[in-house]
Amino acid sequence: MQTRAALNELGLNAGKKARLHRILFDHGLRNGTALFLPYDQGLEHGPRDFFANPVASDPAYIMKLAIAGEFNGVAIQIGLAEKFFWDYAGEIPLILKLNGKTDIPSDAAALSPVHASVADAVRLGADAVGYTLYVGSPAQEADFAQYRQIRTDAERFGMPLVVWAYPRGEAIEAKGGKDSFYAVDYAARVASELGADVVKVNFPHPSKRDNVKAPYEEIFSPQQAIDGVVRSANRTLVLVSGGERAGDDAMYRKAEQAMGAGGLGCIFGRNVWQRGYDESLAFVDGLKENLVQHPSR
Ligand SMILES: O=C(CO)COP(=O)(O)O
Repeated sequence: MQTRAALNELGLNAGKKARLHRILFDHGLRNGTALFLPYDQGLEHGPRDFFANPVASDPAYIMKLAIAGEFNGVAIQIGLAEKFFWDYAGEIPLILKLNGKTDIPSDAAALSPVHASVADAVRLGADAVGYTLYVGSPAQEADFAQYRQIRTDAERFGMPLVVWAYPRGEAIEAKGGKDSFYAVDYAARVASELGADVVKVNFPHPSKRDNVKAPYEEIFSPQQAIDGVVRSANRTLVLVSGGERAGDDAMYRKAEQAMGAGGLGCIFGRNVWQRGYDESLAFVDGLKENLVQHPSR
């Protein structure tokens, strides 16, 4: 997103545009590129994600890190938003996650129950809401049904809707796996078809295409894969997530390729805060150097 005027081309109502403008042009990189800090892993994976850097279990530490690193926003669940966001309101935008689950039960029929509302997001001063949609899960029908209420409310309240589009379930595993190009590309398209304003995807692995027939076998480079995903998302803006800790260069390449495809930016969590404070900030500086916009978006 190069300019404020580009927001007019996304088919959004005035409130959504105003809030997205605040996120993209008044905070963080301030140039229409987004770098978000997600911090819902304590719910999704449990405290083990904080073992590498125990101070990261403190939400106040994460809020300070997000502000010092000049992120465009933090994505957190309602419990933390209620108790920690006000101290930093105005300094960093809030994306309130409206659903979530633990990883204690198996993912066979993944569904992320809704536990907060768009009205909660308005009450808390959020600038966007987040919803995790498990594309391909046997529970997909119930997921679509609860998602529908969120989408309707987000439209009514002028609240940008960010969909964490995660392929899941046996059928996905049989078709190349949750990180395959087939699965990630399909998930991005589903989010777009269902009215997401922004979709967050895991970076697709073009090589994980076993069991998938043409035309997928033509996709062989990471750049081709992410290009395809951004194309499938069309007017839904694309964010690429970080995943488990990996080498910094690998993360920088992800960011660069996402931007090369015309993506909106990145949402990197563990790779940022699973290390000491100064090292996190140095990593973020390097990341921003790779968040260079594609000329067409
Ligand atoms: O969006 C995310 C979690 O909600 C991505 O987090 P990670 O970068 O830690 O994978």
